[in-house]
Amino acid sequence: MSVTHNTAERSNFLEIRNLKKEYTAGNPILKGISINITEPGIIAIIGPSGTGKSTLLRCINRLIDPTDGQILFDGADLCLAKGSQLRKLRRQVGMVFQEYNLVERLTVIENVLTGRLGYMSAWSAWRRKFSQEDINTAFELLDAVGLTEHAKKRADSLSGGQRQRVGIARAVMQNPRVLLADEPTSSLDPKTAVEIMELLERFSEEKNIPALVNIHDVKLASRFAKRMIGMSDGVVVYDGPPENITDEHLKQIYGGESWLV
Ligand SMILES: Nc1ncnc2c1ncn2[C@@H]1O[C@H](COP(=O)(O)OP(=O)(O)OP(=O)(O)O)[C@@H](O)[C@H]1O
Repeated sequence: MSVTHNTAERSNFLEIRNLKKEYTAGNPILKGISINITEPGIIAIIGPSGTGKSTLLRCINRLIDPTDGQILFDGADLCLAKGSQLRKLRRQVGMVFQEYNLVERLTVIENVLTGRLGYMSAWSAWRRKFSQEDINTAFELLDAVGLTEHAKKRADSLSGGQRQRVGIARAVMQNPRVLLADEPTSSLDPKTAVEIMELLERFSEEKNIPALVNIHDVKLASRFAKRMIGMSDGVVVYDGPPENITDEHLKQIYGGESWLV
């Protein structure tokens, strides 16, 4: 797909202001997150289990509704968007999941094409009537992730690493302005995990878009991220380049030190 996005047009294009989320009243999970994202490349979000990393990504694509705060996407508040405006904003946010979330009974190429559903009329989407341009783009993306020969296979016949490649191709098929990846490597072996991070890095650079990646492996995160956001207990405690993260920061993020080598 030849479309790249112009950073100059998008200064401050994703700004999260004082975001709060409570699943149950009086028990805040996100306690006022403020992050401003303008740059392309991988931004890794690290932090212990249960600190709210997935909750943050799910708020950004409105899979869940925040309790308070603002998520400004090109100046429009995603938290207030409804109906067709929400649909338009959402299709610009490509999501990659830990467990891939493919439609198992569909073929690989059909899964990639589902990335276009948000752009189609309800009637065309229902009939899965994709344009020739979309079909060509899907094959190009499949080639880019190294799965051309698997195009006609059912998604459930692929390995985990191959499925995640399909998940990434589907997200990029949306022509997103931001990629969100929720622990995209957690179910994969170390070598495949690196390959998946390489793909996310490549697409975020080629398309000139940011990729927010929740990730547990701090070493892997530091290798690929231009910026690291460390969360602890629902707040941001580190926001900066990976090379500036110290053991003190890591202790503050994860607590204790027995796990540090
Ligand atoms: N739908 C929900 N209803 C109620 N509580 C939830 C829901 N989803 C998440 N939580 C709670 O919110 C807290 C944060 O969960 P979240 O999944 O955002 O954390 P995380 O940092 O992504 O953790 P992990 O790294 O283990 O995935 C946890 O205590 C979790 O139990």
